[in-house]
Amino acid sequence: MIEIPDDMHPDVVPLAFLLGTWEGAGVGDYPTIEAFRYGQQVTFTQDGRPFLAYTSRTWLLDDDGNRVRPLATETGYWKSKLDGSVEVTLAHPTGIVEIWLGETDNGRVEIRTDVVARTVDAKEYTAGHRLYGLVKGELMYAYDMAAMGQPLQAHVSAQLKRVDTEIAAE
Ligand code: HEM
Repeated sequence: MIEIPDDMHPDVVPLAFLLGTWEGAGVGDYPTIEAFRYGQQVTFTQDGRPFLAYTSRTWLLDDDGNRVRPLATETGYWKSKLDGSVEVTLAHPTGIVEIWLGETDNGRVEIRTDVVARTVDAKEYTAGHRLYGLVKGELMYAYDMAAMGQPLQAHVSAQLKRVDTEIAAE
């Protein structure tokens, strides 16, 4: 188990299991695209204020697991309350910003989009659902989206290992 930092704001203690840097690989698909494999690095940090700062970077992987080129990246803030309610704000370079609402309990987070806003050039994306869970020390997640006229369904999922236990903000 990760140690809870002394200066951690009590509101976000329910999310403390996310702190650190995580790396691993996942798979993606959607009815409108070709299936793919990707590598990912995710970082959650805290600085004593009532939120975790979050970044995710991904890369297309070839059949040997080598990075081919960058794929999706996103950044934002994760907040919780002691009752387990969760609010997440995310920004994507593809012109999409989101507010997510949900719950956390015992190493698990489930969130759904409350608000999605898009720039004129953004692809048609209307809703998302994310499930994160700590399973045997690894962070697994599944992301479903409604986009390109398709109903909510799987887009990406991955399994990440903690690679860094340095959890203070830089
Ligand atoms: C691990 C994170 C993700 C990875 C690795 C990933 C990767 C990809 C790839 C490779 C494609 C197909 C080629 C392309 O258009 O670039 C794609 C399409 C797409 N992705 Fe993602 N994606 C991720 C997360 C997201 C998120 C968070 C959103 C929405 C906020 C999103 C929305 C879309 C949309 C709308 C398409 C277009 C489908 C189409 O053109 O038919 N993706 N994604």
